[in-house]
Amino acid sequence: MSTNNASSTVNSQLSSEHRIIPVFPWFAIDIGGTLVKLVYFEPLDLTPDEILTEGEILMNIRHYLTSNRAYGAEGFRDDALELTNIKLGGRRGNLHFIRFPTSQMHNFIDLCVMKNLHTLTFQVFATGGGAYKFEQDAVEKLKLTWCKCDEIETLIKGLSYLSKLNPNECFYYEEPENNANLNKHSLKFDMKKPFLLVNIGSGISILHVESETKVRRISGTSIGGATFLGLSCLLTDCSSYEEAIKLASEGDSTKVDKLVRDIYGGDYDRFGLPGHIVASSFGHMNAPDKREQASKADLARATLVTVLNNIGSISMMCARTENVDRILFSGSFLRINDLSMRILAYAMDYWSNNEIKAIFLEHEGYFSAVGCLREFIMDENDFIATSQH
Ligand SMILES: Nc1ncnc2c1ncn2[C@@H]1O[C@H](COP(=O)(O)OP(=O)(O)O)[C@@H](O)[C@H]1O
Ligand SMILES: CC(C)(COP(=O)(O)O)[C@@H](O)C(=O)NCCC(=O)O
Repeated sequence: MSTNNASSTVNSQLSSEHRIIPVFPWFAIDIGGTLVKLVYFEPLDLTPDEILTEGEILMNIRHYLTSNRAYGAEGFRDDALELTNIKLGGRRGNLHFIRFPTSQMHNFIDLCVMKNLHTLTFQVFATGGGAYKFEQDAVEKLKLTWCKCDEIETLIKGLSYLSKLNPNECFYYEEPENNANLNKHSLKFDMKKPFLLVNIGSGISILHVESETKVRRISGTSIGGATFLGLSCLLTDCSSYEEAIKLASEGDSTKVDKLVRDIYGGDYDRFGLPGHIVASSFGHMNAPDKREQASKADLARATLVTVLNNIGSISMMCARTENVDRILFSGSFLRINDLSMRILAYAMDYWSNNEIKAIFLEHEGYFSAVGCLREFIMDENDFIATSQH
């Protein structure tokens, strides 16, 4: 570990001998439209000298972050995602994954001041739209060096890093429609072959990835994770993402949506549309008796299916246009959301005749934050002898 040079130069663009490994603490923060994702590297190999000079503030922060799983009412550490005993920037440690609502960002900055972080000199690596929006507040109050990175570039970097580091990072469902069987299989992901990356955050970005450095944003849609949550709150009076997902998992969308068979009495054979698919999302809801029969759970499920149908068909269209056979789905919308992953996987299998595969990721919404940390802290030997649970 070397200097505290307050440089916002992107380290990965420098040759290894010119790279500056920043002083601890190592944080990266992805400030999105809905959630802040924070990754924190907890060093396990501090030398006696480093321990002596670490100081009380840093030690307290390390202890506060790693010994709690909840921070106030709205901050959480996803301990199941923790990567233990990994190598980063030539150091050995644990990588922690923490999230809280973006609406709490100003309070978070005030909390950092309360914990005396503003008396330390260090760099924070920031990405996401909030890296721009909150820069002034963070820099003025915390007196730190705020190093910004683009969220799409860091997303790909994080994906590249974690898919190499963690053998279970990428997975697919063999038989997604069979809920009775987990059918979840890990796969070794080859980033050298082109693929589509669909990031389902507040909104959706669709990227064509040829390599870590060759990425195009080919499409997007505003009907994303925040649409699901916002409409669910409106229609069901639920007040959290967890509640919305639970309701959706208990509901029946066919009470709300008009299916092909509701219109044709069966399949529409001439153009290969089976009777069970949705002809019109929320299409039953103009009828008072149908509205009466639809429960909150049915409405939440129909909202989820509407958003997923839209994501599925845009993704499929993009995959066909770009001639790729793998679609990776990332973003916190897929957090605790096995239901959506199965629906997407089934739709991809069905509409592509099993030619296009949907692939999912264990660290869902954390890739940009991880990529941002990697942008500044990296070492050629980081992949040697790592382990995690
Ligand atoms: N605890 C949560 N609170 C709010 N939304 C959540 C939560 N967990 C998952 N989500 C879902 O994830 C989406 C945000 O995904 P994310 O990838 O973090 O996007 P962003 O970077 O825009 O914040 C939300 O719109 C919602 O659908
Ligand atoms: C603007 C965004 C890149 C921000 O990312 P997010 O915080 O949603 O992850 C994303 O919301 C998006 O791509 N929206 C869709 C815009 C469109 O193509 O219509």
